[in-house]
Amino acid sequence: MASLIFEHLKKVYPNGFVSVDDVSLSIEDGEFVVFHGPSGCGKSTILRMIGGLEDITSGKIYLDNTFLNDILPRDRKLAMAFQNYALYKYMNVYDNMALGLKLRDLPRTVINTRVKTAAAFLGISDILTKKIRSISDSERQRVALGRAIVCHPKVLLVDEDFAHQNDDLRKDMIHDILKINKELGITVLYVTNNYEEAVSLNSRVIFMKDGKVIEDSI
Ligand SMILES: Nc1ncnc2c1ncn2[C@@H]1O[C@H](COP(=O)(O)OP(=O)(O)OP(=O)(O)O)[C@@H](O)[C@H]1O
Repeated sequence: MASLIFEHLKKVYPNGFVSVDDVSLSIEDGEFVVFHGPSGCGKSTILRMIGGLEDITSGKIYLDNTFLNDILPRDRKLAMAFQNYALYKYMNVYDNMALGLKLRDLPRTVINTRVKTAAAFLGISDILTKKIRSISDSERQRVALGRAIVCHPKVLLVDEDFAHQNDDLRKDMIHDILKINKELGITVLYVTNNYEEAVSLNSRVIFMKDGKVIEDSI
C-alpha cells in the first residue's frame, strides 16, 4: 500500500542551524496529517524536503517504498499548494489547471477530462474560461487546488500560508482539502501554526518543537 516514511530526517542549513532534527515517521495511505508547532520549529522545512524544494541533509524519505531523495520534484507524484498560488494571471482558469498536464505531454482528451472532472469536484466549472485576474481570491484558491489534483498525486502538501489572507479563505481551504482527502483518497499533509485549528480537524496531529517531533497524536 502507498505510504510515506521518513527515516532520521535532518536538515542543517549552511550556517549550521539545525531546522529538522532526526524526524522519523510513518504515514499511511489516505491519512490526513497535521503538522503543528511554533514558528520556526521546522514544519515547513519538512514539507519542502518532501516536495524536493529543499535538499535533505541526511535521512531518507520513501513514498510507496520508492526512495524519494533522488527523484526529481516533478516526478515525485506529489502536489504542493503553497503561498501565493503561483497562477498565471493573464491565462484562463482552464489553461492554468491544464498547464502541468500539458508539460507532461498527456493527450488533449485526457487533459480535458481531468480538468473538467476536477473543476466539477471543486465547484468551479462555470469559471473555466475566465482569466485569473478577473476571479475572486476564493476561486483562485480553488483553481490552485484544482491544478494540484489534476495530476492525480498520491500526496497533497499544504502550507497554511496558502490561505493566510483571511479566516473565510482558510475555512474554504480546509473544507476543500478535507474533501480531497476523503473523497479522492489523497493523503494530505497540512502545516499550521494554529493550535485550535490543528486539534479541531479530528485528524492525526504531529506536534513539533525545535526541529523535533515532541508528540504524535496517533
Ligand atoms: N536558509 C536558511 N538558513 C538558515 N536558517 C533557515 C533557513 N531557512 C529557514 N531557516 C530557519 O529554519 C527554521 C525552520 O523554518 P521553517 O520555515 O521550517 O519553520 P516553520 O515551523 O514552518 O515556521 P513558520 O510557521 O514560521 O513558517 C526557522 O528558524 C528558520 O529561520
